[in-house]
Amino acid sequence: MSELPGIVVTGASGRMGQMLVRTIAESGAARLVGALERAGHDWIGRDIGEAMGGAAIDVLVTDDPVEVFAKAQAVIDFTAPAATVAFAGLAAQARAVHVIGTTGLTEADLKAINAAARHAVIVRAGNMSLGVNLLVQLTKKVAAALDEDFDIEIIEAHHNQKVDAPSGTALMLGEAAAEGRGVKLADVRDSGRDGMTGARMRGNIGFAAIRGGDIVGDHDVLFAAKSEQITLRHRAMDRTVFAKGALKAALWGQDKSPGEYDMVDVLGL
Ligand SMILES: NC(=O)C1=CN([C@@H]2O[C@H](COP(=O)(O)OP(=O)(O)OC[C@H]3O[C@@H](n4cnc5c(N)ncnc54)[C@H](O)[C@@H]3O)[C@@H](O)[C@H]2O)C=CC1
Ligand SMILES: O=C(O)C1=N[C@H](C(=O)O)C[C@H](O)C1
Repeated sequence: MSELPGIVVTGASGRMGQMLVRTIAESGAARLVGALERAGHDWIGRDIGEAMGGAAIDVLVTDDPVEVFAKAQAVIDFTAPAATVAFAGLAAQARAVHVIGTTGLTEADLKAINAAARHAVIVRAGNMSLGVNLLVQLTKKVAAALDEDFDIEIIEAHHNQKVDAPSGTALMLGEAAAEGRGVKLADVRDSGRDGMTGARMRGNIGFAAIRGGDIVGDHDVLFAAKSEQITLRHRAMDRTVFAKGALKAALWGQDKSPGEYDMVDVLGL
C-alpha cells in the first residue's frame, strides 16, 4: 500500500495552522510531515501535538522551510504575504503542491506566486470553503442579471486580530460582481468611506469591513435598488470549513500539471 501524501503546515501555531494540524490528523487521507513557524517563535523545537496542548505526534516545529518542504507532497500555507511569496518559490523547487490561503497579497506578490506556478501546482483562494465559493458563483449570476439601478455593497465582518481589509473573500466577491456586470473591479471599487464622501457613484461596488471579538468570517453581498433589495449571505461558524477545503485542494493537486488554480477548479463549480 502506498503512503498517504505528506503535508507541511506553515504558520503551525496560528488560528488556521492549528486547525489544519487537527484536520490532517483526523482525515485519514494525509499525514503531517512538518510544522513550520517563523524564526524565534517559542514553539520551535517542540512537538506540535504537545505545543497545542495534546499528545506528542512526533513532528517537531521548525523554522527551516527547505528541510521540511523536501519531505512533503504538499504545503498548506495560511501565514502572511511576505512569508507566502518566499514559500511559493521554495515549494516549487521541492515540486510540492502549494495551497495558499493567505490574504492581503499585493499585485507584486501575486506576480511572484504566478511565476512560481510555472514549475509546480499552486492552489490559491481567499476563502477555501465550499459555501463561499458557491456564493461567488451566485454573486456573478445575480450581478449579470441586474443593471446599475442595483447598488452592490459587500459587507464583511471578522475577529479583532485580522490585519487586512477588505477581506480576501470580500475581494473575491467584488471581482465576481464586477465580472457579472462586465466591468473591471479596479475601475468601480469604493472602499474605506469616511468623511464628506459625496453621494454614492452609480455603478460602483462598495466595501465595508467590521472587526470585532471572535467573529470567524461573515460576508454579505447586498444588491440595493429603489424599493427592493437582495442579500446573499455566508457565515462561517468555525474554521474547519477553511481547513477541510485546503486539505481537499492539497490532495486534488497531486496529479495536476504545474499552474495556478483556485477552489472553483478544486470543487468543480
Ligand atoms: N483562504 C481562507 O480560506 C482563509 C484565509 N485566512 C488567511 O490566512 C492567514 C492567516 O490567518 P490566521 O491563521 O488567522 O492568522 P494567525 O496570525 O493566527 O497565524 C499566522 C501564523 O503564521 C506565522 N508566520 C508568519 N510569518 C511566518 C514565517 N515567515 N514562517 C512561518 N510562519 C510564519 C505566524 O507566526 C502565525 O502563527 C491570513 O492572511 C488570513 O486572512 C484565514 C482563514 C481562512
Ligand atoms: O482572517 C481570517 O480570519 C479570514 N480570512 C479570509 C479572508 O480574508 O477572507 C477568509 C475568512 O473569511 C477568514
